[in-house]
This record gives sequence, structure tokens and C-alpha cells, in this order.
Amino acid sequence: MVKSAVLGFPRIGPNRELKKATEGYWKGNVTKDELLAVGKQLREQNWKLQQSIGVDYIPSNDFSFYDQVLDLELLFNVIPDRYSKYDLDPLDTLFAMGRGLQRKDVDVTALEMVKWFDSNYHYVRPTFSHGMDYKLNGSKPIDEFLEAKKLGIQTRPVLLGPVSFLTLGKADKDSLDLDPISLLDKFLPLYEEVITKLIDAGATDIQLDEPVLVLDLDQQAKDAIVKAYNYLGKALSPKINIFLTTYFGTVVPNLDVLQNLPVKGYHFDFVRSPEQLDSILKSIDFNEKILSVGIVDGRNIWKNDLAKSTAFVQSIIDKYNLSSKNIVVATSSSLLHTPVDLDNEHKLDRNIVDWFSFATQKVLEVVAIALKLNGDTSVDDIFKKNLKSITARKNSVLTNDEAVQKRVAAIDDKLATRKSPFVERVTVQKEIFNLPLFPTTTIGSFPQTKDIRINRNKFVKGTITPEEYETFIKSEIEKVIRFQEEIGLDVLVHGEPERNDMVQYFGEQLQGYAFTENGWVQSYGSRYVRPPIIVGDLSRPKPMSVKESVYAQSITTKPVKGMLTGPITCLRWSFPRDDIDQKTQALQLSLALRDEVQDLEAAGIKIIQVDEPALREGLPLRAGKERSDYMDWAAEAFRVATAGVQDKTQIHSHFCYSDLDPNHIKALDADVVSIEFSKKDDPNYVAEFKNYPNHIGLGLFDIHSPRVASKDEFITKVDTILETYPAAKFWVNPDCGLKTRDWYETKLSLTNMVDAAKHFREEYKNKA
Ligand code: MET
Ligand SMILES: [Zn+2]
Repeated sequence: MVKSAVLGFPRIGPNRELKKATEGYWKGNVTKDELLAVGKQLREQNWKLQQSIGVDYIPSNDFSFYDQVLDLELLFNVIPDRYSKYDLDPLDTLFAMGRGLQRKDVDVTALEMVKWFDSNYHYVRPTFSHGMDYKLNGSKPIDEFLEAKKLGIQTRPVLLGPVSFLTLGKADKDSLDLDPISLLDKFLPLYEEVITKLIDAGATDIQLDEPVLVLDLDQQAKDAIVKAYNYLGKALSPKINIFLTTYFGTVVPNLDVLQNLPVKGYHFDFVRSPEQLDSILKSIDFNEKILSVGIVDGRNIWKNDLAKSTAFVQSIIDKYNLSSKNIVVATSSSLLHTPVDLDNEHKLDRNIVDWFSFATQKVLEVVAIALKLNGDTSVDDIFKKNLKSITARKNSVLTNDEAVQKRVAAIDDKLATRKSPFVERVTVQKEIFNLPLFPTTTIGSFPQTKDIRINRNKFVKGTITPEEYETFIKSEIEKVIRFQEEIGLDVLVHGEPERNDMVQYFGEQLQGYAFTENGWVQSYGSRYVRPPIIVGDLSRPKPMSVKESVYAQSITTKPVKGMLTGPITCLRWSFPRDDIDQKTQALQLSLALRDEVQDLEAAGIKIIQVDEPALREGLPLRAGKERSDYMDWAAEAFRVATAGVQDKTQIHSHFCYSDLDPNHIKALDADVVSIEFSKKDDPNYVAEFKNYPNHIGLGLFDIHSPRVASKDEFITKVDTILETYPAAKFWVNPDCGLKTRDWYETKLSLTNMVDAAKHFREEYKNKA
């Protein structure tokens, strides 16, 4: 019989219960026991749901209070001294590592947070030092396994595998010569120990995720895979069935190391990379191993074409003459990246709601496909209904706009090129703006206070009039402008108080988007996003941001930046269409934004920032044609959006959350870019940017952490950067927008930042 598997289920709860509980705990309004109880409740709910639907392999240890990679750092005692020295409760250590902690007896910054592959999830980077004492320090996977068992549910625990855990980590600043993968021998016995404990607790199966297998691996990492799985397989099977799990791409270039491993089964993502099928089946004999077929998309919200998926799996069975008992139908990846339940949506257009499927519905799809393959006719009705929705979407008039399609087809080089090169623009702009050395600015948003959220809700619900709301927004803008003037920032922003989210805000004003009420997805820690859904061809009926920018500029003599979200970020932080390619969707967005950029310019806005924080995450995971094509069309989309302005208009862009390579941003030709830098300890990183031709602001403080950075900290940091980086190109700014921060820390940190810039201005007065 074909079985069904879910690789992971969202842990945030259908009504964001986890967010409320963790944030309450941080504020001191929720006790630790209450927080733990919420976690337990959520796990129970998820397990029972999957059990009731009939999933064969139900995951455990997919729950986390912050991040599953961070959990593993705690479990293996990968805890830098700066956290362990405080002897905090393990849960508080976890949060301190994830988000920093500052209170009267403790002051520590967060660990680096990085994108999880090409998704919008972020993990807390394992950070290793020479002196660390790696050992088992807790029992989370076992506790959660037993918790499910007590409910009568046999689960398959999930652990990030050793090679991915080490490869995704980095050396701490005191141990820069340490290559994490060299620690493999120390970690294998620890994995063995945890898994042995799971076996003792009654576990029969284990899912070991090795997503790094979809990356370009060097020989050392490849050898590590062979070593790790030979070690674990020999030590642990047949006591437990090891499922080696990959997702988000193709394993083909690494197939050589996957053959002949003593594991029970393998999982592959055939949604993202269906083309890997034949190579995989030619290399691994699935008469001997179990093949888990990732066929229900863990990354997007479109309803699965059940008949097509069933036929795909059936064709594997037939073509390779496999026994159905060796086949598992599964989600392509963890469902962590999809919203919890479509049944929570009441306002979506009835014509389109039927096109979607969220995590709960996806569980049903997985089970339905498995049942169908087993000849179970009880799912025939589900299949019939499914066919109807799939056909309705294909034939819908909502998706096609000929005018947009024509405009995209007419894009040429000229449209995507600024009038003059940067060297000429910079002279014109210097004269107009006359900015000091080390110009200071922020990235756009200011604290989204409770007051802002309350007023926005009132406006949405209609309990205040649009005029009242506008007056409120204006007063917020004025407050932010006055504050920036007061502390002496050079280039101001309006603060983005009118924006619920940087993508949603624009999406709501574009034709072709749909929005959910409850479609939340975890981005990092307690920060969740609600990606809008691109359902059809995209266009901009009317200006989206001009009013607020113009108002802000009208009340100050300093330049105020217009703020837009770039085409790639709009695309990446939405659920994209799966019926046309991403490039076309990006270009549609870029034309809509181009109109907005030109309206801003015409309204007198002299600096326009087009944020592309998601540029890097969109980069295909492997080097090669797909990647270079992406760089080309992503840059083209950015330039289509921005190149229509005059030389004197300064285009800024902003990137965060990622290891950015200067080569990724050169082709955008923005006049000034700001990048995340606050958590980079590697001096080589800044050196890479030395030759970046245009101007850069290296993000100097971590806006994801509530701690306040002192003036001295800024000075030290800037001093270090200046050892390799030219002062003439140096902007001073935080590493991202301040919307998640409170005013308290915003005021202090920004004031210290501006003071540090003044210090350097003084110092460089005679040098420059
Ligand atoms: C994640 S990037 C955010 C950029 C945006 N302008 C802001 O300041 O919030
Ligand atoms: Zn940012």
C-alpha cells in the first residue's frame, strides 16, 4: 500500500496563538507555564488533525517556540559563552540567542539570522567556537515524541541532519579559522545519542532533513554526507527507519553520494524539480528503498491537480516496476511555508477561493492521492470536485489582461536604462543635495505603534471615516518628520505609518492580487507575514504612495525619500502564480512601479527608494544558467521600475536578511544602496564591497533586536569598516526599517547613530 507523509506542519496556530503567547511572555504578561501550555496545545491540535485525516507519517519535533535550527543549537549545546554565562533558563537562553536580550543584569545581541534557502523563513545561524562543549543538553525531540505517543499518535520525529546543521552554521568571531564541517565527528555520536533515546521511547521512523543536498556541495560536504549516513545507518538501523529528506530543488549533482547509503528511504521535492525523477530512479534502487514523492507543494497555495499528481506517482510505479509498499506520497517540503487553514478565510472572492489550498487542505490532498493510488473509491468525489476547480481556474477571465501583456512584450533596453551613467548622475546629485560626509538616513518605517494599528483597524472596519484616518496618518508623519529633524538626520522618510506590510500595502492597490484574512506564515520568531496572492495579470490603476510622500516633503526643507517595494520583493513575498513564469510576473510589477516612480518624481520627490530585501533569496540555489538568468531578469525588472527618472533624481535601494554579493546588485544601477551589516563579523565581507561603484550604507545596527546600540559601539564599528571602505561612499543607517521596534529604543539608537556620524564628520573634515 502507498503511504502518506507530511514533512512538517505550521506551528503558529490557526489564530496566531503562538505569537500572542511568546510576545506575551517577552513582555511579562504570560508566564512560562502558560507559554509552554500553548505550545503543547498547538502540537496536540496539529497531530490530531493529521491523525484524523489519516496521514501515515505524522511529524513531531516540527514545533518550535522560535526556530527549529535554534532548538537544535540548544539541544547540542552550541551556545556561545556570551549567552551561557548568564545561566538563564533554557527557554530564555533560546530567546536571547534568537533575538538578543537587554535588561538590567543581561546585555547580549542576537545571533545572526539568515534566510532558510530561497524561502522567506529565517533561521538562527548555528555559531561554533573552538572552546564549545558539544553534548546533549535537553530532550525536546524525545519529549515531544512521548507527548504524541501519550495521545495515541505514533509520530516520525524530524531533525535537521548533521551535514546541513553544520554547513548552515558559521564560526564565531573568536574562532574564525574553524570550519563547522570539521566538527562532524563530534556531532555524529550526539545524533546517535538522541536517536537512540527516540528508539528507546518507541520511535520506529526518523526524518533527517538534509536540504543542503540541493546546493552545490564541495567534496568535503559530499564526503560528510557519505560518512554521516554510513555512521548513523550502521549504528541505528534496523532499530529505526531513517528517511533522508531533501527539498527545495534538485539533488542530481549530488546523486553520487546518495547511492548505497544504509538508510530506509529518501524524500525528494518533485514539485520544484520534477526533472530530477529519472536520474534519481536510475541511481537508486527503489525495490530496496522507500521513495517519498514530494508532490503537494509546501511552498505555495495553489490547489493540487490531484489527477495529475496521481498519474505522476502511478507512472513512477509502472515505469520502474516498483512495489506500492515502497512508495510514500508527501508534501514537497514542510508545510511551515503555507498558511494554516483555508477554512479561516471568509472574505475571499468565492470565485477564486476554490483555487487555493492551505496546510490543512494540503494534508487532505496528500492522503487523497495515496488513497486513490491504493484504489480507494471513497476519494472519487474529492477528485471530481478538484477537477472542477482546476478547470475553472484555467478558464477564468480574471487572470488575463491583454493590455498588460502587450506592455510587457514591448519592454526594451532603453526602457531599462538610466539616461546617464552613475559617474555623471552623482555630480548632478551632489550639487542638488549637498549632503555632508557620512550622510545619515533610515530605511523607511518607524515604530508601528499600538495606536497606529488601532486606527488602521478602525479605518478598515469603517468605525472612523477616511478623512479621520488621513488626519491621523498625517499627524503620525509629522511626528516622525519632526523627530528626524530634531536628532539631525540628513535624508528623511515619512515613516510608513499607513502601511500594514510593505508588500501587502501595494498589492492591495494593484489589479491582479488577492488577499487573505488569516493566511499568516512564519517569517522569523514571532514575526509572521501574510503574503498576498498573485492571481492574475498585474497593473496599477492609480497612484499608491504619492499623497503621503508629498505631504511629508511639504512640511520639511530636508529631502524626504519616496518609498516603494521593488518588483522582485513584491513577487517573492507574495504567493506567485504557477501558470506563468516568475519573470513575466516581475516585469508586470516593474511596469506598475515605474508609473509610481514617475508620479513621485513629477510630484517633486527627489529621492526614491525602491526596496529589494528579497532580491537575494530569489537567487536560484545552484550556480548555472537558471541563476544567471534570474540575475538578469531581476535586475532588468528593477531598472524598468526605476530608470525612467531624470539624472538628478536619486534612486536608493535597500537589501537585508542576507549575505549579499556586490555582484548581485551592480546591475541594478541604484545610486545608493543600504545593506544589512550589523551582524556581520567577517572583515572580508566589507572588503568585497570596496569596489562596488555606487554609494552604500552599511546597516549599522540590528533592528530585529530590542537592544540599544551605544554611540561608542557605532564608532568602533565604523572605525573597523573604514579600515577597508572609503569614507566618500559611506552612508550611515540602521540595517532595516524600524517598524517592529518601540520608540524608546528607536530614539536612543538613532540618536547614538547620528552622533557617531557627526564624530566621523569632524574627524574627516580635514582628510576629505
Ligand atoms: C524588510 S525591508 C523593509 C524596508 C522598508 N522600507 C521598511 O523600512 O520597513
Ligand atoms: Zn530591510
